[in-house]
Amino acid sequence: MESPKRLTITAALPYTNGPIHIGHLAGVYVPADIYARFMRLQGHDVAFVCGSDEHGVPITIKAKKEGVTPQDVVDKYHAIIKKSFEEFGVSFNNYSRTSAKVHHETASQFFRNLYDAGKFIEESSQQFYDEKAEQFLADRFVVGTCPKCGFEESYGDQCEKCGTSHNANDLINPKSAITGATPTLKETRHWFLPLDQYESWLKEWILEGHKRDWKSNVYGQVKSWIDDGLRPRAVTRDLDWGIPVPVEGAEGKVLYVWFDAPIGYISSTKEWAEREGKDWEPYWKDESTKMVHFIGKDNIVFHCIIFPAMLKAEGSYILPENVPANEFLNLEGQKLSTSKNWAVWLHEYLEDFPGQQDVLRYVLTANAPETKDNDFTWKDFQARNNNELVAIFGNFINRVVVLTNKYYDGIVPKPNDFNEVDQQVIAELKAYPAVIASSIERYRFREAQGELMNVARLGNKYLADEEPWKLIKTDEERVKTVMYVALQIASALASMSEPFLPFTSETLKTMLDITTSEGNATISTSGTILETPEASEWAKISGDSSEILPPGHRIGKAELLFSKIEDEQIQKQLGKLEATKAANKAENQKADPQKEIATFEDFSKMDLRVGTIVEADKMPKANKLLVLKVNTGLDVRTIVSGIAQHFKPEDIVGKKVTVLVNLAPRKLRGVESEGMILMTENTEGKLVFVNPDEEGVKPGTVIS
Ligand SMILES: Nc1ncnc2c1ncn2[C@@H]1O[C@H](COP(=O)(O)OP(=O)(O)OP(=O)(O)O)[C@@H](O)[C@H]1O
Ligand SMILES: [Zn+2]
Repeated sequence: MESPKRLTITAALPYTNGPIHIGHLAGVYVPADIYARFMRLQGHDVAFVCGSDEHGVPITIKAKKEGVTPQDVVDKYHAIIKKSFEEFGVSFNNYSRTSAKVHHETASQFFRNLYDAGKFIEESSQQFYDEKAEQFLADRFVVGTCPKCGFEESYGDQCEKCGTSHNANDLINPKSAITGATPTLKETRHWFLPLDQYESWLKEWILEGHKRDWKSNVYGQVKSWIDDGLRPRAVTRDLDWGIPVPVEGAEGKVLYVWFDAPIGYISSTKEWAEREGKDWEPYWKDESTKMVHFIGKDNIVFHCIIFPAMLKAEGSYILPENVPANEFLNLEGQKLSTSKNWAVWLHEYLEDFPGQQDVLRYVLTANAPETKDNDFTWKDFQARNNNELVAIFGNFINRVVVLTNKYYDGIVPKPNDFNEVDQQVIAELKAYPAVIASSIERYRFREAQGELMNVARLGNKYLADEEPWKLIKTDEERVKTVMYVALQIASALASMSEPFLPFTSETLKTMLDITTSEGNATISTSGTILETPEASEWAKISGDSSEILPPGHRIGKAELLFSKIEDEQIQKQLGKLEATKAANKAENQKADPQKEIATFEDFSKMDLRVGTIVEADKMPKANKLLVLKVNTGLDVRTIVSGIAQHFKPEDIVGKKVTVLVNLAPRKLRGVESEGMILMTENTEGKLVFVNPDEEGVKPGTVIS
């Protein structure tokens, strides 16, 4: 085993303008949590830190819209987000927030250190200003066309379409996001971090130093940034929401949100260390500490270029050893979006799938966007639960526990000699901890979880081949050996599933009555070299005997680990998404422009009447047409209507409708149509009748 290390593991600070959805979980928090849990199990000293990112323009925009204060907005979402993380078992050592005092002090001091050391350029420049709102327009307060890809709704600081980060002044056709006005330019003074001065150092550190061990999506993005040439970046803003710039004469200015947010990792570590009575500094300043940032792809530039340049400029900090950023998760083929409500929200998931956190964690890891964007679909969610978690993992455990209780009253039997099959299975089992560990250490979490499932497959196959339920009638001694081996596989699963499926692991440990070794690992509080902890559970699996459950140990009763997800549950989720689509469409539907003016005479030429459909048939060989017989009060006449794809004939007989009776007759497919039935469309594009549905309205009544 690798000797114990100190690790600082950070996960992107979620922005408090909405709750957490599956994209956040898949992109950042589940992989970070697997990594942190795994490292703790290996006996390493882990600081896994995060917190809410509560400054920046979008929060002030949201507050304005809702008529509340920015603090109200962040208080609300901080609480929701924090709860979601707890509910899904994301095992942060500390979850802080950037409005915390410790963070304001830390970020302020960090800026001041760079300022005092002359690391900033101070410059007056012309910046966008909204005359109506009497406010400078920073970042998302400006929208316009991206100079790189032409996307028309790019923000002032970053284009969501192509990911380019730019200055607001680069936008083509800029508009104020507050009033919609075209901004004017006004002079203002700001501090810039001269990224250009860090270019050659970044080249050496990342382009030369991490060509092999950083993910290619991360490396590629960084390379393209550096190849494009780096420019000084303003790190202050004219805003009133944020951390005041700690320099005389900087009243009314705050730190740029992307300057303060990553410092949030440091403040969160401080908060944790203080609570635990530890020294925070080794986690950020000791060269032997391994620092890893977990983020999604839109955060790469901030974690691989800007934040490292800040740390380098300060001088006393270590740099990340890796930044294993993920690509993006989509939902049913469309980009996840907080503003469009196109998401599976964690708090809503738990209402519909209570106690099934691990299922979501499992599916998001199995489908993680590790190398390219990936899609979450509810059908895949159901299939992975039913065919993998229930049918393989759950089934194996259930058999082992039920049979052990049935044959031996829950007591692990003493095995007899192992035959070739047993030896082979034990050898395979012993190899898994190293295989899974190697995948996790290379940030390949899908692969790692796949191997975990292979352990369950190994167990399932072993039982299916050995058939102890048949053998028990003929060879009781052999069954003892088989059940003993199966029990070792089950207990290996209990330990090795912990990083991936923490809730399942706990239930399984209780079922098998395994006490965890967590807590007796020797973790250093001094920040110096750690002592070797007692052999971790993982090491035991690959140890000489591979015995975790000794003969004579009593296990508990069987409990279901996973349950089948039914079609109706999936239909319900798909229905929710359909409703979201319809609501978005309704919101976006722009009314057609008004037609040319019609005189009263023009209008009174049209003879509109109430009619009743008395017969309806499909037009032979036509997809869209129905042949209707309509009682117009004047007569019963034939009208051909293009509504066959929206209505079944039998459903519309008896319906009251609005008929234009004096429309010039016209032949359609050889059938003469005498009039027209008025229709409109609902938000989903379905045709609906314009019907005079009041009681007592009779066919023939004139509509005017
Ligand atoms: N669909 C996604 N797939 C993978 N990672 C994502 C996804 N959406 C957000 N992330 C990552 O989650 C982390 C936290 O996201 P953040 O709170 O900044 O929200 P965001 O990127 O503005 O997302 P949204 O616009 O959906 O609110 C970031 O590192 C981001 O890259
Ligand atoms: Zn763009």
